Amino acid sequence: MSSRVPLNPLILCGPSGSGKSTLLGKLFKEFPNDFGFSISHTTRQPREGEILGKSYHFVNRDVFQKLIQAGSFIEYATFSNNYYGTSAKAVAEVGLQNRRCILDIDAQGVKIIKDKHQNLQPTFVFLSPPSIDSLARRLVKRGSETEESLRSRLDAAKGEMEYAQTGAFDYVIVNDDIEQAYEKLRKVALGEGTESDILPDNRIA
Ligand SMILES: Nc1ncnc2c1ncn2[C@@H]1O[C@H](COP(=O)(O)OP(=O)(O)OP(=O)(O)O)[C@@H](O)[C@H]1O
Repeated sequence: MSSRVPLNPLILCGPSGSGKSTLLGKLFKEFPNDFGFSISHTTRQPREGEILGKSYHFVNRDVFQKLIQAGSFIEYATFSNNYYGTSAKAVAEVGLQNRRCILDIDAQGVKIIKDKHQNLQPTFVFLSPPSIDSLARRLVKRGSETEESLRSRLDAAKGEMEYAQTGAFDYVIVNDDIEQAYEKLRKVALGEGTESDILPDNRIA
């Protein structure tokens, strides 16, 4: 399989709760040797089940700021009072294994990469929830949010969906039916391409 998979980075962006982790989990399970996750740094607290140095490099604000000053990140963003960033090293480590690097980043990071790192020639994919309402339901069901963090995630989601409306992404995938969304992501990841979905309205019904 490896020879068929393109090696330019695949950037997956989408609101928190849109299903990025769920879909990437399926992709990595089906193709354990062809893709590599760029492991981000974050200052947020680990959630239950997350593995240190595998889900994220969990660091404190002081360490994160030192890494920023050292120019270690190709992009970083703040979200819900926490930093998230992708180090150049994390991307390079995946390439060294001859795997397609997948970056799970937010719209702020996408903008930075578009501005400063077009040399990476990434493929940009936006994963959208079917609606803001369904996103809220999924986040509540996931049980990971307080009322405040839920509100800030929904606000951020509206902004990200607006950004996606500008045509910044090569592909838009709406995660309504999980299997259909996966089929599309799988095709894009393998370099086969797919038809983009139409972005839903980003207003709360
Ligand atoms: N198509 C779908 N239908 C119903 N539920 C879904 C679907 N896709 C994902 N979910 C559920 O929605 C929740 C959010 O998904 P997930 O955690 O993968 O989102 P995420 O984009 O990775 O979020 P974050 O950026 O916060 O890590 C999970 O509980 C997941 O099981």
